Amino acid sequence: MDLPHKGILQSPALAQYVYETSVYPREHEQLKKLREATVNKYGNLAETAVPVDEGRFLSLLMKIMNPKRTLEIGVFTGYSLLSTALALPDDGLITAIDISREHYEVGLPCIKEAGLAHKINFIESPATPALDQLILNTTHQELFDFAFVDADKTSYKGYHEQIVKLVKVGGVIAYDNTLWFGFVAKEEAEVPERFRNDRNAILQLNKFLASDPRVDVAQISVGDGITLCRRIQ
Ligand SMILES: C[S@@+](CC[C@H](N)C(=O)[O-])C[C@H]1O[C@@H](n2cnc3c(N)ncnc32)[C@H](O)[C@@H]1O
Ligand SMILES: O=c1cc(-c2ccc(O)cc2)oc2c(O)c(O)ccc12
Repeated sequence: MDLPHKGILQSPALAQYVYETSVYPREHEQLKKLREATVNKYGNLAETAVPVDEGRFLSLLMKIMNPKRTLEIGVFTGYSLLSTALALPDDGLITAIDISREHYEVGLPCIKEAGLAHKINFIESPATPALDQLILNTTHQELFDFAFVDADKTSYKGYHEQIVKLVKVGGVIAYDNTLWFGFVAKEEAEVPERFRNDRNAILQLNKFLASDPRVDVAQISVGDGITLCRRIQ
């Protein structure tokens, strides 16, 4: 897969500068191994994982929030999952949903090697029915502190309606790729055909979130853009 440069930093050289200055020196050994295993197995598809600076951001956000129960939609080989697992308290639990377990198993040895498999409940399922089950089975006390969404972009708006019911008031939902390679700010004619559907879905999501009274929002300019939503009602 040949993808445009992901990230809103001015140039690949600037991204490299950030990675080399403040990310690689602090990247956990097993995160590095997972990243390398992903490239070895999947080549360019590895670029669909969160970039390393975004992994670091998620990790630090977890340390700031100190959440006990989190949700991840869209695991792939687990770079974002391990980034959050590393920062959760030892009794924290991540419910991680992906339509396929195959990719997750590529990163699983690194998660086990880091001693963090006990923090993860992996559910192999399309997200919509899995979230419906969680809505049915989650008590008020068990509501989630944090959710990270990095799956099929056209479903994000539907996931939002479900996740708002699963995250406690004061909890945070993070949507990945909300700047979609910068295509959100381009005319449709300038956007390669294969990115248009997802671009339109992200445009609708961004507009919707900006006026959703249930959440407070901030657009974070890291990676491909993260929208942070804090549930307020
Ligand atoms: C961009 S990748 C996730 C990258 C991951 N966060 C990381 O850091 O490596 C998207 C993932 O979403 C999963 N996915 C796609 N459609 C899905 C669906 N309907 N339900 C659940 N997972 C889905 C894919 O299998 C894929 O692993
Ligand atoms: O190029 C992509 C594609 C996806 C993607 C496509 C289809 C799905 O069902 C899920 C995800 O996700 C991406 C992504 O998250 C990213 O950061 C860069 C590129 C892509």
